[in-house]
Parts: sequence; C-alpha cells; structure tokens
Amino acid sequence: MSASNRVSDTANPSVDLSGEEGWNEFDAPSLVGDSLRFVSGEPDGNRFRTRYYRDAEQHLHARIWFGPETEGPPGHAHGGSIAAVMDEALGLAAWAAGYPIVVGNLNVSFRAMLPIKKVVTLESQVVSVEGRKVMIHGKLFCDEETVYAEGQCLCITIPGR
Ligand SMILES: CCCCCCCCCC(=O)SCCNC(=O)CCNC(=O)[C@H](O)C(C)(C)COP(=O)(O)OP(=O)(O)OC[C@H]1O[C@@H](n2cnc3c(N)ncnc32)[C@H](O)[C@@H]1OP(=O)(O)O
Repeated sequence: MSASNRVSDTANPSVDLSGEEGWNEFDAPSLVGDSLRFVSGEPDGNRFRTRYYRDAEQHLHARIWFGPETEGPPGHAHGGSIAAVMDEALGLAAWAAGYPIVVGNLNVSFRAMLPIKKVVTLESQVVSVEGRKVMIHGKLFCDEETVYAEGQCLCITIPGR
C-alpha cells in the first residue's frame, strides 16, 4: 500500500486533555497568535494535541497528546517532536509570565522513551531573569516516577515589544 493510501488506525481518536483541579485553561493564541501553529495548530489532528493551563501561581502547564504522526523509534515519540513541544511550551511560559521573547538556546535531555498515543503533562517554571535573559525550566512526565524529558530554555526578550 502506498503512503497516500494508508489509512490511520487512529483517525480522530478521542483524547482527554482535561487539567487538574486548580488549573485554569490558558488562551495561548490570544497572547501569541499564530506562533503556536507548528505544534498546536491541528487540535483534532494526529500529530500533537495540546491544551495549556495556568495554576494559582501562574505557572504554565500543558496536557499534550503525542499522536501517531510524532513517531520516531517504533511506538515512541521522535526526539524532534519532543524538542518542538519544549520549544513552544517553554517559550510560551516566558510570554505568559510577561516577557516577549524568542528562544535563544534550548537544551533537552531525553530521559525515557515516550510512548505515542499518550497524553503527558508538561510543567514549567521561570527560574531566573537577568537583563534580557529569561531562563525557563520544564519537564514532560506522566507521573512522579516517569519523566520523559527535561528542558532548559534560555529566552531573550525582544526589544520594543
Ligand atoms: C513570537 C511568539 C512566540 C510564541 C511562543 C514561543 C514559541 C516559539 C519559540 C521559538 O521557536 S522562537 C524561534 C527560534 N528562535 C530564534 O529564531 C531566535 C534567533 N536568534 C535571534 O533572533 C537573536 O540571536 C536573539 C534575538 C536571540 C538575540 O539577538 P540580539 O542581537 O537581540 O541580542 P544579543 O546578541 O545582543 O544578546 C543579548 C544577550 O542575550 C545573550 N544571548 C543571545 N543569544 C544567545 C544564545 N543563543 N545563547 C546564549 N546567550 C544568548 C547574549 O549573550 C547577550 O547577553 P548579555 O546581555 O549578558 O551580554
């Protein structure tokens, strides 16, 4: 069967991206517009599905479904897909904290293979602000024992924004 005739066995699966008690859904597009399309642009697609939240302390969290089209190693997410999620979410965390930035440097440690077709949680934290440099740390996990990736993201504020 050619690639174009292949029918996904997971077309439009239903995915639960609900948050935790105390989280409020965060309307990311109203803050940064189309900048999130690369990861978050197809909310019913088979690549990523994301929903962002903030907690009472305004930390950004997300539920993220890694769909079948994020596959790298068989049955597991491609490292680039994980890095793309970190880039978007940790950059967005800086914007959500009031810093208009681009990402200058992103370091991702892949700690465990992330199964596809799974909803995972991202948490983030602004750890320092020095001049134009805003450091955001984050991790992708499903429970305390299972961390899939950790990210350190150096964001640089954009003058004039
Ligand atoms: C817009 C909506 C965003 C929505 C949410 C975010 C999701 C998407 C996030 C992204 O993917 S952003 C796209 C990927 N990133 C880029 O394309 C950035 C490309 N790089 C640049 O545009 C410039 O290099 C940059 C604006 C980051 C810095 O250039 P500047 O000329 O404005 O700053 P400068 O080089 O003077 O550096 C300012 C400070 O930051 C430091 N710095 C800059 N880039 C760095 C870097 N890459 N690594 C480490 N430090 C860096 C630099 O050393 C310096 O430190 P000090 O003030 O202590 O001297």
